[in-house]
Amino acid sequence: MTILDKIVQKKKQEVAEAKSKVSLTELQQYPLFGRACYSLKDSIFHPTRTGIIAEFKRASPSKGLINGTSSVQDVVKGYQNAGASAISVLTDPDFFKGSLADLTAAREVLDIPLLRKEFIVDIYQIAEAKAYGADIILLIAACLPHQEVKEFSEYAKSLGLNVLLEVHNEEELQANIFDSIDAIGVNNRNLKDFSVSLEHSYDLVNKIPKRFIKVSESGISNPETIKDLKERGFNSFLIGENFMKTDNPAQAIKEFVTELKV
Ligand SMILES: O=C(O)c1ccccc1NCC(=O)[C@H](O)[C@H](O)COP(=O)(O)O
Repeated sequence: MTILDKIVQKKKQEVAEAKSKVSLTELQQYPLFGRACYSLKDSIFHPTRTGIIAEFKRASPSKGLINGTSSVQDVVKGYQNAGASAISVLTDPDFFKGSLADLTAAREVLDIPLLRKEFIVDIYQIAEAKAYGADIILLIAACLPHQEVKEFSEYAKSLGLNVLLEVHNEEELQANIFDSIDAIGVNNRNLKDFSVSLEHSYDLVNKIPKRFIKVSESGISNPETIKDLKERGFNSFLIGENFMKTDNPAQAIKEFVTELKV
């Protein structure tokens, strides 16, 4: 069994437990459920922003503990102030030490789009994302049959959420091109063996139809890489560990963005 299989299995149990405590109808009564979402596209292409989706990531299956001390609100405020176009917050408790409470804490201090970074296997989690303050959900092609990518993305759009589809190869990309998707992310990390290579982004960028926001995800650690990815056609860059592994992620992104502008 791969780590991804284990995560998906655990996720299904977690969703069943959550549903037994709070119904979908009850989630729809949460105060944040009815709010209007920020547009990912507007923020990615905003002239004063960088296209970076900066991630709050305490731990990961590939690296173990990355940062056990930084406060979610301090970090995401720093990311926003440095020019991030959107913020990603991991909500998985078991493998990434995240939570829905982190998501809402981030929402409270942000006025840019917020991604619930999660392994979505059930539409319940999409309603949860909205109810806890997200503007964007992630659908991972490796975790879902394409009919569910279509159904889940259409449900998310009906709630006003932005949808980021994550792919790792051409097969996943071609099987999942739907109008209800806003952005396509190429994950440079192989979620089965954790190897990271930017070649995945290079290979797929020209195969993504023009109407989608193009995001390169994982393993980005210097501004030169962003300049190169931009020249190749990417609009956005998901970065977590490079900032979170430092003592001061907010300062780390500030210095990164200063170098990016040179
Ligand atoms: O990061 C992992 O080890 C990981 C393992 C299994 C599934 C997903 C995983 N990460 C999720 C991500 O996609 C990254 O957090 C995100 O793209 C940022 O990557 P990085 O900048 O390399 O932290």
